Amino acid sequence: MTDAVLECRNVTRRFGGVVALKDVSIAVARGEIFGLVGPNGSGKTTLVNAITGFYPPQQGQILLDGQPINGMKPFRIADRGVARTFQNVALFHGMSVLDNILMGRHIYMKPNPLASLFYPWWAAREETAHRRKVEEVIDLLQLAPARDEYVDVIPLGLQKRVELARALCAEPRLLVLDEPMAGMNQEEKEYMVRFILDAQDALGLTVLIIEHHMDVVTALCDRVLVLNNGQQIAQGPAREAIADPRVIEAYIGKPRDAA
Ligand SMILES: Nc1ncnc2c1ncn2[C@@H]1O[C@H](COP(=O)(O)OP(=O)(O)OP(=O)(O)O)[C@@H](O)[C@H]1O
Repeated sequence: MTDAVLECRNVTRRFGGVVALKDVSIAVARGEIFGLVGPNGSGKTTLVNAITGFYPPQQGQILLDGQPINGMKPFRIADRGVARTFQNVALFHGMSVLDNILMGRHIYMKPNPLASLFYPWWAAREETAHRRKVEEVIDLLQLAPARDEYVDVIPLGLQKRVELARALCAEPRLLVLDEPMAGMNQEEKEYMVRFILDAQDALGLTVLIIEHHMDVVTALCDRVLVLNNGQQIAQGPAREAIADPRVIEAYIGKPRDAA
């Protein structure tokens, strides 16, 4: 693939005797929403953890915009432009929605005390630029009414939206969403799908998403990889891949032989 933001080539990751990923390869094109699908324990989070540096693969290569990133620490990979949300919401408790979203800008904040002392206008100009980006994302995800609320007291659907906003503020090359709809009701899921599509449209995002809800997968994803027991069992356009008989078998098992 010529314009791949992310490439995984034959990625293998073991935990002791468990082969969590075996020879998995994907290429995510710029501007694409790429889904990771598969039953529980199939290796989806392990692949995301390999890409984001939490559990580097023992074999294979991971490239971001053509540059190898395997073995790098998670913060280095974040600095290279990979932003992530987590399966279990990971917000900063005791802080407001606005302050949580502002944290997404930290990779751009390189404090220079001397410059701030002698050129205070420089620091003020930087602060304004960060605020402008944050306000753009707040508008996009319709978070203005909740901006001053503490994140601890807002509903789960809103917390997940704040986490998405924080990731968007990092202006990522690659946005990795780990089950962004987990625990949501139908209405919250529909809103979240809309917000992700709007953000992709407005910001030209490239997205890798782990998702269990098949209605969400077909509404959002251009292509998907389906994993089972750490191995690729299908890859391609979302509707085709999830209709593959091997995928149906992985989810609901083999039909019993007629007696
Ligand atoms: N840190 C770890 N230590 C040991 N085994 C692990 C670790 N992380 C994952 N595994 C194992 O690797 C396999 C794949 O797990 P993984 O969490 O990647 O699956 P998943 O598809 O994301 O599942 P789910 O949909 O339930 O989140 C499982 O057998 C799991 O027990």
